[in-house]
Amino acid sequence: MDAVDQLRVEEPLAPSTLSALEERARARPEEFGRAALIVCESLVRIYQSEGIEVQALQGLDLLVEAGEMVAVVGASGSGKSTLLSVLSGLDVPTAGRVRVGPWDLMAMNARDRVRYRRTMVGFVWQQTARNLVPYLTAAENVALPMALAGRPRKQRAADAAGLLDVLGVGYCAGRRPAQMSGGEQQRVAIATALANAPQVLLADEPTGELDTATSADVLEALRAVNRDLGTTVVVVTHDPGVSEHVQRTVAIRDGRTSSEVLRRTATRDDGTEHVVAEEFAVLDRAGRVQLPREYRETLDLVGRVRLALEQSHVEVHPDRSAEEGDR
Ligand SMILES: Nc1ncnc2c1ncn2[C@@H]1O[C@H](COP(=O)(O)OP(=O)(O)OP(=O)(O)O)[C@@H](O)[C@H]1O
Repeated sequence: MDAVDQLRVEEPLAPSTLSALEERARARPEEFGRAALIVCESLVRIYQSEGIEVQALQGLDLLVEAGEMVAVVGASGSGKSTLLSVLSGLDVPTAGRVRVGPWDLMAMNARDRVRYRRTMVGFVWQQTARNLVPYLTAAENVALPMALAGRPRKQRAADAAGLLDVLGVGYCAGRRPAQMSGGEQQRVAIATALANAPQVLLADEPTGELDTATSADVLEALRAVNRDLGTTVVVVTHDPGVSEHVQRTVAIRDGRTSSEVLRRTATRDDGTEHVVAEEFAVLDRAGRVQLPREYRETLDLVGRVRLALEQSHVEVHPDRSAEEGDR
């Protein structure tokens, strides 16, 4: 009898332990982000271009709750647009899991994809020309997706007028895109994206072609949509100033979520309120965290670091063992 068999004979599992183990084996592990509206888990998107492989998303995790407004920021090439293309149903990731509401975006066929894009999500792109049909008026642009969804003509006109009013551009109803300013066009584009009352509004650099003041107006319009209509909004931008307009800003670095800024209202001792913005690093599903480059450079953290578990925090120390060995 070898050691393992001896152990089995001498220490049989108590029935209670056995049933607990069986129960644990039967229970499915809790699904990541079960309660979230948008779930991206370990998303990978690899592009092949002229024989070269580009990893646009490298294991990105992101959860967005229903009713949230989230800004996604990051340097050029960090993977923001790729993420939005995936969420809009235009692109399929190479690996990982992505769910929006009841829709599993990895498993949709072409028909599902059309239905998903028509009913679940609305989009606003940076180029105003991509958002609106140039020879239709603002009201006709907003009514167009309603017609595609089969809404009766009379109702379309009333609903389009209502949406333009919500976005503060009711006065543009009879104008074509060329007769409106960039900011007005983007507000009409938001109204058009909301035509079929999607649960999620996706906006890719919606202020990219606008000046600072107009950009702020358009971001405020998105915030109003989120607050008043309850639409979940994900807005991608490389303008870090966007975090002043949203409660949650997620930064993407090298195809992964790296940090988040959360804004909340706090009350001072004298009772007055002020906004506090706190930056957090993001711990991914595998427990990885990206240390900001400034921290790494200041302490010369390269290759290996020492971790120390303290009662309330974890310390990261440079590895000085090589230098100590020299002494
Ligand atoms: N269709 C494609 N074919 C090949 N490579 C691509 C394709 N689309 C994106 N990439 C590459 O994937 C990476 C991420 O691109 P993406 O457009 O998602 O970044 P981004 O953060 O939106 O950048 P920007 O702010 O400049 O729009 C980049 O290196 C880009 O060159």
